[in-house]
Amino acid sequence: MVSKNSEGTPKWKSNGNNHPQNLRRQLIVQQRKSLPIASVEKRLLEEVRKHDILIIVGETGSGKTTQLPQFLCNGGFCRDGKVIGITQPRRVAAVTVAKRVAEECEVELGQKVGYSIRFDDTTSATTRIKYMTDGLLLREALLDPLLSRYSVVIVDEAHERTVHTDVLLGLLKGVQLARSLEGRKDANSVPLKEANNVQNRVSLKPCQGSKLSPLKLIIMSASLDARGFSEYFGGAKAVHIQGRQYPVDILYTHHAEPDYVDAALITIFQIHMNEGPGDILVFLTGQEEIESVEKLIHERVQKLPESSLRLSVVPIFSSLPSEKQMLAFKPALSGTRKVILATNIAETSVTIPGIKYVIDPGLVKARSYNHRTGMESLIITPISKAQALQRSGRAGREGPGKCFRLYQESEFAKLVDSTTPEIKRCNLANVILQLKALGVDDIMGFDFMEKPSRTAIANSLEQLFLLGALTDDYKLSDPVGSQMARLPLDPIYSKALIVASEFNCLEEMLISVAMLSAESMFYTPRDKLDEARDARKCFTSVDGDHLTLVSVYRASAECLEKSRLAGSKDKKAEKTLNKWCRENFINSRSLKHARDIHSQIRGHVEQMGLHITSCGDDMLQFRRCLAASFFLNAALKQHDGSYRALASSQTVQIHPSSVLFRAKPECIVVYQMSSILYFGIKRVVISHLGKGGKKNQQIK
Ligand SMILES: Nc1ncnc2c1ncn2[C@@H]1O[C@H](COP(=O)(O)OP(=O)(O)OP(=O)(O)O)[C@@H](O)[C@H]1O
Repeated sequence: MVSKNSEGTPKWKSNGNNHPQNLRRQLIVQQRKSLPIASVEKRLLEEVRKHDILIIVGETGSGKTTQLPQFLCNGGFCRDGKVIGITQPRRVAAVTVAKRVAEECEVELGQKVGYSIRFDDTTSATTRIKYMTDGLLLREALLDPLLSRYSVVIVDEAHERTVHTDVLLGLLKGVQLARSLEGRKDANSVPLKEANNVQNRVSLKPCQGSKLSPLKLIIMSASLDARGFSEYFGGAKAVHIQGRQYPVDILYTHHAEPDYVDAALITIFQIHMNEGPGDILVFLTGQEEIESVEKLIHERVQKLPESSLRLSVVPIFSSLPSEKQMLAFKPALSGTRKVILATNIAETSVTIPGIKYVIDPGLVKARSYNHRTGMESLIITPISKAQALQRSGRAGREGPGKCFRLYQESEFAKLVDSTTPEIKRCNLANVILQLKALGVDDIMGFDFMEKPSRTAIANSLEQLFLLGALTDDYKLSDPVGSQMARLPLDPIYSKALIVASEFNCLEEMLISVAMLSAESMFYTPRDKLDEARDARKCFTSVDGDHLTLVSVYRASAECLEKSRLAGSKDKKAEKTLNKWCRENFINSRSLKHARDIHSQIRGHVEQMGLHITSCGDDMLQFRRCLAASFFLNAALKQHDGSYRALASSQTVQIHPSSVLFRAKPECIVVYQMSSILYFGIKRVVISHLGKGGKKNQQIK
C-alpha cells in the first residue's frame, strides 16, 4: 500500500536509479560495453596467457589503456598480490587515466587503482593496477631489478619512442629473460652469451622470496610500427583490435596556410559560429604561443553577437601547475563552449570530456640535439603521421567528431610515418647514469631498439665524467656517481646537492632544486600587473633567480612558522599560508608541490649521509656553490649584450622573465641549456642559426 503524508497525498520513494551518481555509473557501464575492445576480452586474455610478449595495435579510443588492465586483473593476473604496471610517456595521461579507471572500478584512487609519477605517488599496498610514467618504472628497476612485484608490464603509447620508453624496452627484455631463467631449473645451463649485459646483471642478482613467474610484456599503441617492434622482440606476436567507437571526419585546407596561428584562430571561430555543440581542442607548439592565442581569442570574443554561445578558453601545457592542467578535463559550464589550447601533452592517451572538434596545425616543438656542441634545443617541426592520427583521435571519444588539419592533404602524405626516437635527439647523460647504476657498463653494447650515435654517447659520458659521476675508465664512481644516480633528479642538480654539502649550503640548494622542480612559482593576473610586479620585488635578488626563489621559500616558511607559533594547527596554518600566497602573487599549489619535493629530496639526502647545513645570509657562499655546480654551463657577456656559453660556444640571451634580464652581469652560469636557468634564469632565447623560420628560437 502506498503510504500518505499528513496532507493525504501519496509519499514516493525513489529507487535511486535516477540519482546522478547512479546515472553516471550506468553510463560508464554502457560506454565500456560498447568499446571495440570489449568484444575481444577473452581472445586478448588467451593471447596474453599464450605469449610472454604481445604487441597490441588498436584505434585511438578503442579502450586499450583503460580496459586491458582491468581485463588482466579480472583474468587472474593480480593473484598473489601481483601488480599490473602500465607506463605512459606523460604524467598527465598517467594521472587522468588512473582516475578514470578507479571510477570505472568504483574504488577510491590509490586503492586497487593508482598512479605513480615523480614526486607524486598515490599507490598503496592494495594497488593492483598501477599507471605510471615510463621514467618512474626505470627508477623502480634500480631498487628491484627483476621488477618482481609486476606480473604484467604494459608499455603504452610505445609509438612515442621517448628516451625512457626505449631504455625501458631494452631493460624489460633483460628482466623477462632473467625471470624466465629464474623459473627454469636448468637456468645454469643457459649460455650466458644469450644475455646482454643487463640480462647478466639481473640474472646474477638473487631473487627475493618465492620463485618468480615470467613477466608478461605488452607493447601498445594506435599508431605503431608493429613489424619493427615484433622484430626487436624476436618475432613477437602482434594483434590488431578492429574498429573504433565513433567516426572522426578529417578535413584539410584547400591551400597552404601561411600563418598557422591565424588559421587556427579563424577555424576556432568558424566552428563556434557554424558547427553544433561540442568543445574544441587546438594543438599549438608551446606556452607562449598558447598564451598569445588565448589573448587573441579574448579580443575577438568581444566582437561576437551577444546571442551566440559563450566561449571559454583553457590552456594546458607541461609547465602549468597540475591543478590548472586539470581544468581542461572539467566540463564546460552550460551555455559555454570550451576551447582547449594544448601542446602535445594532450596528444596521446587522454580523453578530454566534451571534445568534438580538433584543430591540428601539424606542428610540434620537439627536442633536437646538436652533436657538435652537445647542446639540446627545442625546434618547431612538422609532426609525423602517427602524431596526426593521435591528435585526430582526441575527437570521437564520446560521439562522432571532426578534425581540422590546417594543411593540405598533399602535405599530410609527405609527413614521416613516425617520429624520430627521442634517444636520437637528446642529451643522454641522465639515461647513461641510470644504466650505469643498473650495472650496464657497456652502453654501446646495450640492446637499444635504435642505437643512439657514438658521438651522443661520448658527449654524455664526458659530461658525467666531468661531473665526477664516472671514473677514468667510465665506471660509476663511488660515492659520487652512485649518490647521483639515487637522486630522482637531472645529474647536474644531483651534483649540485653533493657539492652544496661541501660548501655548507645544502639547505639553500635543496630549496633551490625543489623550487626549480615545481611548476612556475609566480603568477601575474592580467588585471593586476602592477600589484604583482610590486609584490615580486620583495623577493627579488639582484644576484639571480635561484636566490630569488630561496627568498620566496624562506619567507613562506617564516609565515608558516609564525602561524604555528601563534597556536594555529596544521590546517589553519596552511590557510594562513594560502592567504600569504594570494597577497604575494605566489602560486600556492606550486609552493606546496615544492615543499613536498623538498621533503622528499631531503629524505634521500639524509639517507645518503650528506651534511645538511645552511650558509645563513652568506649568499656569496651559495653563489660560489652555484658556480661550482653548474660550471659546465658558464656563459660570458659579449659586446652586444648577448652571452656566449663557454662549453658549446652558442650565443644565448637572458629571458625577459628573469631578474637578471636588465642587470646583465659579466658572467653567469646556466643550469642546463635546454631547461635553462642562470643563477636562476628561467628561460633564455638562443639566436636561431638556421635559414628561414622564426627569427629567434625559444628554448624552454
Ligand atoms: N576520463 C574519461 N572521461 C570520459 N570518457 C573516458 C575517459 N577516459 C576514457 N573514456 C572513454 O573510454 C574510451 C577508451 O579510452 P582509452 O583511453 O582506453 O582508449 P585507447 O584505445 O587507449 O585510446 P588511445 O590510443 O587514444 O590512448 C574513450 O574513447 C572514452 O569513450
